[in-house]
Amino acid sequence: MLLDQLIDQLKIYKTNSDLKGIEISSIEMDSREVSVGSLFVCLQGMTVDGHEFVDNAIEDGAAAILSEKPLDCSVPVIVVPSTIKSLAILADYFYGMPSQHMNVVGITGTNGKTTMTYLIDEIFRKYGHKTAIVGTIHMKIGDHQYPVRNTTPDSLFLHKHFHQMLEAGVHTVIMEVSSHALSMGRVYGIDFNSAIFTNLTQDHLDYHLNMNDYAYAKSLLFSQLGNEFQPKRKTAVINVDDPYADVMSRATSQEVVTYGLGKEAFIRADNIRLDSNQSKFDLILGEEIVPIEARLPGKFNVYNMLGAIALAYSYNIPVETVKKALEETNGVPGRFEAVNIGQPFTVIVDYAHTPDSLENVLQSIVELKKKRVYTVVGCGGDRDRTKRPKMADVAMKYSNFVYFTSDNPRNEDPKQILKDMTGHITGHDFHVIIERERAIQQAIQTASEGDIVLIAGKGHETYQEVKGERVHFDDREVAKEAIERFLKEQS
Ligand SMILES: CC(=O)N[C@H]1[C@@H](OP(=O)(O)OP(=O)(O)OC[C@H]2O[C@@H](n3ccc(=O)[nH]c3=O)[C@H](O)[C@@H]2O)O[C@H](CO)[C@@H](O)[C@@H]1O[C@H](C)C(=O)N[C@@H](C)C(=O)N[C@H](CCC(=O)O)C(=O)O
Ligand SMILES: Nc1ncnc2c1ncn2[C@@H]1O[C@H](COP(=O)(O)OP(=O)(O)OP(=O)(O)O)[C@@H](O)[C@H]1O
Ligand SMILES: N[C@H](CCC[C@H](N)C(=O)O)C(=O)O
Ligand SMILES: [Mg+2]
Repeated sequence: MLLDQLIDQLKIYKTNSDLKGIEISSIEMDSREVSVGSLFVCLQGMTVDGHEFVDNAIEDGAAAILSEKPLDCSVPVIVVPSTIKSLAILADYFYGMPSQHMNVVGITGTNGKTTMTYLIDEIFRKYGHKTAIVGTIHMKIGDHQYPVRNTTPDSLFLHKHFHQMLEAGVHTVIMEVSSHALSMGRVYGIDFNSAIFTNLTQDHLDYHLNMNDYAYAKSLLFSQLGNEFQPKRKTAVINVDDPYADVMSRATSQEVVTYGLGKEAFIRADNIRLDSNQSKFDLILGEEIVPIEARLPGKFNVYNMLGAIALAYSYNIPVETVKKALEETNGVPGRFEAVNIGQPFTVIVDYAHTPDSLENVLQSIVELKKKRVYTVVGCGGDRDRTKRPKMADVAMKYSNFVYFTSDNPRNEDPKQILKDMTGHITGHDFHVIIERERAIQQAIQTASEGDIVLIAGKGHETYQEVKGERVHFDDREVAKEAIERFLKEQS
């Protein structure tokens, strides 16, 4: 693409160079990816300033530089007020504005995003759409899966892969939109058709100043739905039982479909019955009552299903299709996933890594009325420190015994993280075992018939991250080995 044609997409820029006749082969935001003919975009990061890598980019063949300040260099420099915004506009255009040609569903909220992407994916596939998912576990295009570094990747990655999705015949993209992504402008330029709000409880207060700042970041997804006068009509889907529902509703002038358990919700559930491996409820859709039975335990999963149903409703997908998709789903990897090889007690691996998700999952476990509850849990390093004692209190409140252990200490001392979690606890017994493998083994060795062991925090993750290195670690594998040993010792 010609540089002048590309830069013409921007309204606000300055340059002293002639941009005519320069062919751009790619747009790059990382100097290490630059090749001959690239436009290198300098981004001010949290760790380094991309402007420092201009010389490297030019050495590797960059044809032009997009910068936030004038630079003295041998290729044209285009200066803009915000490279992050310009990057999104240019990447969208460079890749043919692909998000305008597909349904893009964005899901935000503290908990339930990944689960909901899976449920909505099942529904749309049953409806006959080819789908793509972008989220914590992976990016999936049709049946192909690709690893991702972030739950919500940067705008360059997104527009580039939307193009790939469109080429592959995808009709509907279902993506998680993290608050980090919304604050850092990673989803700028995306033409969302729908935005879903799951819930808002404490997390990421290392990054956001306070809960209001966190809520504001989430609300940006709803502002980005645009206004009701656009050619494409759009819908917001909002959990009306959440105290922040109103903040999200007010951020958009598009129509809102509400879901929840109370009578004021447009899509709601009644007569909820939960057990260890499924939930049953009556879906109330106006005058219609539709019984639903799905292998997704826990009241929080009823919320996740209601959100998916509300979204499907906004696309006029028949309720029979929705029911069938939910009833056939096998659940989500690492979310309330049972490890069962015939032991006389239950072992659950779950991704709860916030006070609220841990409380939800433990409440669901307590409702199963098992003999004793053993919990293995830790908190991530380089993340919100204020959630540590709260998560420990929740674990202690609902468990007969807790094994506090490491969960991705990253660049922090695991001993200090565990001190932050447990330092305030008095009068109750618990174990601190830094090595996660040993903590899981001990919990399983201690369990007996009728008990339940919850291994929380890492879910689908297949690594333990220590000082920038990811070492293979999978709670499900470790639990299985420990159970095998337990069964051997019993026989
Ligand atoms: C704190 C944070 O979010 N950091 C994100 C940020 O990285 P950064 O600001 O540190 O980038 P940087 O290293 O300073 O680099 C600045 C610029 O210089 C460029 N550079 C850098 C080096 C070089 O040699 N040449 C070069 O050009 C970089 O490509 C970049 O353009 O931008 C990167 C690219 O988009 C992200 O991958 C990275 O996410 C890191 C890995 C991360 O861990 N983020 C977490 C907190 C996060 O975002 N989590 C949410 C989910 C949370 C949840 O919902 O639970 C997520 O969406 O993943
Ligand atoms: N609707 C919900 N409300 C509260 N807790 C939930 C809900 N859905 C799932 N959970 C709990 O939160 C954990 C994480 O769920 P999920 O991965 O779907 O959330 P997420 O929003 O994608 O998280 P992340 O921010 O890490 O991407 C689950 O393992 C479960 O314990
Ligand atoms: N998306 C979340 C995942 C946390 C998972 C937990 N295992 C941890 O490492 O804290 C984050 O990056 O904060
Ligand atoms: Mg997720």
